[in-house]
Amino acid sequence: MVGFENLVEVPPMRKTTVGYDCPEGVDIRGRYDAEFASILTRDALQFVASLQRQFASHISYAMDCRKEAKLRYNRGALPAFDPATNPLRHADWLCAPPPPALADRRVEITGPVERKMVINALNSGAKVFMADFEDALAPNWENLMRGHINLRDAVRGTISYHDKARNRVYKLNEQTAKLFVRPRGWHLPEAHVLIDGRPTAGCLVDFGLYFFHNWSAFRRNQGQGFGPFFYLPKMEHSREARIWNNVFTAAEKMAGIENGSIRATVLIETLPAVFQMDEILYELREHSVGLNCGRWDYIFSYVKTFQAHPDRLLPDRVLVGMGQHFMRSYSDLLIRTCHRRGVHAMGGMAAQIPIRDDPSANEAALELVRKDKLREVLAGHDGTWAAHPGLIPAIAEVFDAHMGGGPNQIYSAKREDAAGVQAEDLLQTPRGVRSMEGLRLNTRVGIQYVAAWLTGSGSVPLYNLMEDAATAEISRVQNWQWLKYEVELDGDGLGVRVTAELFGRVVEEEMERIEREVGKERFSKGMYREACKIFARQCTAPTLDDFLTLDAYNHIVVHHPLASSRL
Ligand SMILES: CC(=O)SCCNC(=O)CCNC(=O)[C@H](O)C(C)(C)COP(=O)(O)OP(=O)(O)OC[C@H]1O[C@@H](n2cnc3c(N)ncnc32)[C@H](O)[C@@H]1OP(=O)(O)O
Ligand SMILES: O=CC(=O)O
Ligand SMILES: [Mg+2]
Repeated sequence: MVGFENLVEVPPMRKTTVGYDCPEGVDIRGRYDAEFASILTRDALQFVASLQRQFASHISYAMDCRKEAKLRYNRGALPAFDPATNPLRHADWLCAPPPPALADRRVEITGPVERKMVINALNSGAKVFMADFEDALAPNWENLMRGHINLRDAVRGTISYHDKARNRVYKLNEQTAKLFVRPRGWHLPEAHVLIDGRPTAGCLVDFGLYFFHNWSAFRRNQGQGFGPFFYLPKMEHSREARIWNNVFTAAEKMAGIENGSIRATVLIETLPAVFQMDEILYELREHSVGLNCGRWDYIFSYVKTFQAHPDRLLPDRVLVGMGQHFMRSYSDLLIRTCHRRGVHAMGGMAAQIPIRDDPSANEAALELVRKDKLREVLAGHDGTWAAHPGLIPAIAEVFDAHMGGGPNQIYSAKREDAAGVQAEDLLQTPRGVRSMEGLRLNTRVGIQYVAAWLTGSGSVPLYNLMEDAATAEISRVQNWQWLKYEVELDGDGLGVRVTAELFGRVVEEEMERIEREVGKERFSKGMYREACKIFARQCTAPTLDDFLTLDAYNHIVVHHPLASSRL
């Protein structure tokens, strides 16, 4: 079984759960709420339990394989193309053709499953909205349950929201974006849903509840006979894609819909996965609608994979962009791989967001986004991500102008030249300097992000950029790496080394700066001190924690005892 019990303390099993109508072996430890009960129905829970019972051992095995791979990398091995799957990479085969509803995905907006944002995103003019249970969401019980309610209402077209402060009512437009849902990664537990006494895989809760309640309405209202549609995060190997494929097949069987109804885009956002793109597409070939360059987690994964390789240290986070050779090679190979297999190659997220109070800074930010999107469309990407509705017109303009009039570039941008991308290209160490300001910024951003996450916000604007779990991970692991190897900060001309003592001073000073910036009141009411403890502990840990959010998750689990579950 999945070893999530190590991560969250699970009190002894109870025989029954007051409030929720649970099937045998299912126990809900989250707060009772009558609205939540309309999601946590007996049948829906039975479906989630059947997925968990069917797939927990497969997930557990896949997580063990991740650990083994980590050991190999830590002993000096490098990620590489698998010789055993060479024939598969060289053979000619195609994924199922994209469903008509998804031919054109040139701009996709993303955001957490928060009610107003769901409506705004669906109305934003983007072709797709990716509703996020992952990088952009702090998965506390309230966020999760409300997220499912919001998605159910969105799929049925009945979602509305009354902003009382502004006396504004939000409703869906006639024309809306197509909805994708991103469940959490395999590694995250859902500690409020116990099955047979153990926390459930978070992604199976996210997928199972959403699929159970929405497959039918989605196919009618959104998917033109196909769907539901998903984004799949943070995979490291095609064996993990096989599990998703089997989950999809099991769900289709339960619903009595044809194989290949469900479609999913896999984020290539770990370094090992870039060597597995054909294999991942092959596993999901009946269910695939392409791959996406999840650039922020990818950078995080580069550091994580090379945590024991002091010759592959990253420069300042702001210098690790898509212009670096390893990033460009990854995007080129992803496009070539997808188009060869007949599916979309999606671009990623530029971190800039609109800057309301400074027109010239706003224009500069927009220009950076335009440049990033121009690079993507000229490289052959079929669409890209937008973090904010205010960016959509500029992004759409770039893609409209360079897509040659078609809905995508699958058959017009084959990128055969990228067949020559080699392992060395994908692994090349990024160039640039390391600076004290880089260390300070990582610290300031990391602490503020964790503070936001602990209080329920999984994506936040910080210093005019979008920050989420993936971008914050880069700050954390970069600090860890610099501390571990006591790197010299060569960007300042001072030659200072990053020691525990220096870091301690930086943390103190950055906490003072955060307090000045957010104000005393917000600082004392927020969770900055707790966040600082979590972040600093992780940066200085002798062994790198696999994920920032795993430790932080323990701080947002609230187990409701039997007697108070109706409060
Ligand atoms: C690495 C990755 O995984 S990227 C994907 C995951 N990350 C994300 O999805 C981040 C998505 N973006 C966001 O969460 C937000 O844009 C933030 C946090 C970056 C900025 O949020 P804010 O500062 O609140 O934005 P701002 O105040 O400018 O919002 C203006 C309006 O746009 C709306 N808005 C902003 N971003 C979004 C969005 N992504 N989707 C829908 N609506 C949005 C707001 O709801 C607000 O609506 P209103 O005028 O009706 O009240
Ligand atoms: O999920 C996207 C990323 O960049 O990470
Ligand atoms: Mg990501």
